Amino acid sequence: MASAGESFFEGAEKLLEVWFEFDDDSLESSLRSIDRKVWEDLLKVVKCEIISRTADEDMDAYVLSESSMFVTKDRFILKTCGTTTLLYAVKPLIKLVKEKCRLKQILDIFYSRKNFSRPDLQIGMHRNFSDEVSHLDKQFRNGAAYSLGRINQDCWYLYTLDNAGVERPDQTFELLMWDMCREKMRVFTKDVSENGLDATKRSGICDIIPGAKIDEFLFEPCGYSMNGLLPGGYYITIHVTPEEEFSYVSFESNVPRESYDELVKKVLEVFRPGKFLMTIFANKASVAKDCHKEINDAESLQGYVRQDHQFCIFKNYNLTYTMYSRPIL
Ligand SMILES: C[S@@+](CC[C@H](N)C(=O)[O-])C[C@H]1O[C@@H](n2cnc3c(N)ncnc32)[C@H](O)[C@@H]1O
Repeated sequence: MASAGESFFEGAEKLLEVWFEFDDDSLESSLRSIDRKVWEDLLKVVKCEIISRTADEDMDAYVLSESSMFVTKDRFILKTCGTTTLLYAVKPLIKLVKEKCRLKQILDIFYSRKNFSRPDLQIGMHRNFSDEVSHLDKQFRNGAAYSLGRINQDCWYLYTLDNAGVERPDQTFELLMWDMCREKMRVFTKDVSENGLDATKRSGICDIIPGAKIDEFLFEPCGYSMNGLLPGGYYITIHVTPEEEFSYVSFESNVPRESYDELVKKVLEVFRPGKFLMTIFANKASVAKDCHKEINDAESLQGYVRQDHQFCIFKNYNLTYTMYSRPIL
């Protein structure tokens, strides 16, 4: 376990999404043709390992000792928490895709994370976003780095490419939550739930997006991770760090929605955070392309008050970053 110190775990994840374009449609021109052993070796560089795997027509989804990995034909997502060293895997990842598949080009890259609670406990470049950016800049031309939110409080970092990017519909919705409700978090301990499936049912996670093929894991003595697959190449992933002193939960999905209102409501009901930040990326072809307007108008949401709100227009994607907290009464 890549825990960050005796009684502390950094729940906030590093999130990498890479889109590849291949020369042809042959079997080898798919990330899914890469053997599990090769992914396991790549994950050693990151300091985490595979706990379980599930798959459907479109995607392989792995629950990791520290979060999740999703592999489709041409998209690679790696989300890791604790003191994992995710960015050390970028160079080896590209090398192995060049070796194993007929790579034409990298279409787009997204690396993002919330500011860490204990950056001092991270390893190497991950202590500091500027160092992460320098590392990525050495590998990519056209890199663009941003910081959204309050740099002296809670913020969210993003590195992407100033490229034409992905043309088919694509959207990513994330809710990063902290200062969690103590009662809600108890479900994600072995004191209350027998196993992952039990925690999925008791918590209400199973009702957030019904119909998903769920693969979940309940850690000992506490902690929970799940991946859910939906037809059409859609995923949900949820990770819970329930310890009161550093509680944190993340929800991420690429399900397309014209409005994310209902989804936000359901996730907040299940977890009741004290604070959360929400990011929505949608490209021009996505049905979610106009959802930003609705969020723009939401000064309060389910009893939460907005603290920060920013809207970014990139070459191919629009992004909303917004942060809410429960008012202190
Ligand atoms: C399940 S992972 C999920 C982290 C995720 N990024 C989040 O959103 O919180 C972390 C939780 O599992 C617990 N845990 C227990 N054993 C673990 C292990 N071997 N590796 C990682 N986490 C473990 C940690 O203490 C923490 O509560």
